[in-house]
Amino acid sequence: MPRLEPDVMQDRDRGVQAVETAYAKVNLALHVRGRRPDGYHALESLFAFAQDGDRLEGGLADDGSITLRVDGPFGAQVGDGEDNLVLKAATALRGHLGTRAGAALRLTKNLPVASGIGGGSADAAAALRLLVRLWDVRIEPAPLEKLALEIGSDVPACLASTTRLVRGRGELLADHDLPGLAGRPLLLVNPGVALSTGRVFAGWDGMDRGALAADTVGQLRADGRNDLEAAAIGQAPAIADVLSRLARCEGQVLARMSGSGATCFALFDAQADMRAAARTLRADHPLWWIMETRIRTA
Ligand SMILES: C[C@@](CO)(OP(=O)(O)O)[C@H](O)COP(=O)(O)OP(=O)(O)OC[C@H]1O[C@@H](n2ccc(N)nc2=O)[C@H](O)[C@@H]1O
Ligand SMILES: Nc1ncnc2c1ncn2[C@@H]1O[C@H](COP(=O)(O)OP(=O)(O)O)[C@@H](O)[C@H]1O
Repeated sequence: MPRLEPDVMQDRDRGVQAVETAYAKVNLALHVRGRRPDGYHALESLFAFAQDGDRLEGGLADDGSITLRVDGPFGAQVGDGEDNLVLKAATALRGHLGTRAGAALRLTKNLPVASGIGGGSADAAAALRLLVRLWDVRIEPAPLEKLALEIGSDVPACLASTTRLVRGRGELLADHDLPGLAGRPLLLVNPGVALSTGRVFAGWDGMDRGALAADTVGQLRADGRNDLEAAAIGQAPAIADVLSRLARCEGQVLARMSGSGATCFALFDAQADMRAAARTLRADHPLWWIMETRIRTA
């Protein structure tokens, strides 16, 4: 019999049959190209993912119920009600499959809520991945992505959580190889402000500043933008402080806001530089949320 690692044995004791990481998302660039008749905005964005994020675990529930427990540093901010995107995803998937299967889920919320790194979207995508495994069902990628889009614009990209060029409202996904990106040290910094995605989009000035070209990190740095930065800073001026601190960090190769904010990120060549930057920022801003991670290698 194969030997089980201690934490796997503990998981089994607690009835945990499947575990997923809900990887934090970063928009390495986010160009807003226009406002669509349906009220959404047409985007061009390079999505990448951190190797860390929220944790979702689950086991089968024989009585057919779907339950959710939420804990972790940001658990209290999101709660375990039916508006939690994990439950929305579970209900939508069950409806699509026409199954009566149940699940007992536990979400450990490590990522700040409403913060531009897609925590809720990543949780929803993780729930879809986990339940497909747990319930041992087959669903083709296309209908799964369609279901994901009904939950939120970012959820389709979060399903695979690989580096993608994303267009439309979030549903047009193309694999994108950016040389030297995978495994790069990544620092995420949030000044402790939650921002509503809808309100930030509503503050966009309506100016199309042009297409996204992202063949190298250098090009992304020189020509890429986050077109929501000005609107987000208007609602949370502390973002400007985060950006100027990140821009001055020794060894950073790209510093920018992610999504609709307020989380900003910096990519580094060297892990030691990222560590040093995190240490200094933590000392100067003890209330900022700071996560040291890497770009996920998928
Ligand atoms: C801005 C982005 C960039 O990746 O990320 P976050 O800041 O949320 O992380 C996404 O487009 C957010 O996706 P998501 O968070 O799933 O948004 P949704 O729930 O679909 O939409 C929330 C609201 O944002 C606005 N919205 C969203 C997406 C889009 N392409 N155009 C929009 O105008 C709409 O007002 C919508 O009602
Ligand atoms: N599991 C969840 N995690 C985070 N937010 C959630 C979750 N479920 C529902 N939400 C709601 O979704 C909204 C967007 O959250 P989130 O995805 O973290 O934002 P963003 O994509 O900007 O980082 C928040 O207002 C939050 O209340």
